Amino acid sequence: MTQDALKAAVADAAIKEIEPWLDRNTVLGIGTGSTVNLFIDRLRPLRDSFRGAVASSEASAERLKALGIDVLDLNSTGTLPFYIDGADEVNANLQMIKGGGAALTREKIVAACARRFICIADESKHVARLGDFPLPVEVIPMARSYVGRELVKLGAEPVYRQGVTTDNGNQIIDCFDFMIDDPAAMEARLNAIAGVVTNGLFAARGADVLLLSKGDGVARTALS
Ligand SMILES: O=C(CO)[C@H](O)[C@H](O)COP(=O)(O)O
Repeated sequence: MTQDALKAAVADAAIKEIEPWLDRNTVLGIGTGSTVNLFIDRLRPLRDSFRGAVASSEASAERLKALGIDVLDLNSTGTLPFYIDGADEVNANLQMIKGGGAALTREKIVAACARRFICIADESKHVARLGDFPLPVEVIPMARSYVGRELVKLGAEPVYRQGVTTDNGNQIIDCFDFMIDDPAAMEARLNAIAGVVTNGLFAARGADVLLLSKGDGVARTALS
């Protein structure tokens, strides 16, 4: 099975996961990336069964709107029943590295507002230990060099993601060769550096459900 076919299968599984819970008041939290794009596309036939969505990026917002799905301001919605998003890496505790698409800050905000984070991924994303994927850190532009020096002190090899400006007007540093033994502690440690907006570890609050697409089907793991 190709990776695209695995992504399509997990997008189908995510629709089955949420469809029974949709009603006219439901507002969905929607992530960013190629896997989520397939999920968004599958929402089209259901668009009259729910109220709308909050998007974690301008790109996802545009895709939702193009399908006729209302995109709402998070400040007007309160708690969301579901947040559906992909991951760059996910471990057995459903902790993740995210932000390959530079949307990590809004992803973390929308996820924080959701009762249930449903992570949709193909099996290539499942890892025993987080950190092979370079960990993204969103920084205020004037703090980039300072944050880079602090990241070196923590053992990372920081690389400025050139040419990328986040939806929040900030920049991304990717941390290569990073030993992440305690993801929740590292998430907090990185967020404490002045100038860091957030980092791509979703560890203190990981996913609640993982739908993992494999050659022989989609495996479901639920922590709650
Ligand atoms: O965190 C993300 C974007 O910031 C994505 O969820 C992550 O990069 C996975 O993307 P894809 O589904 O394209 O592999």
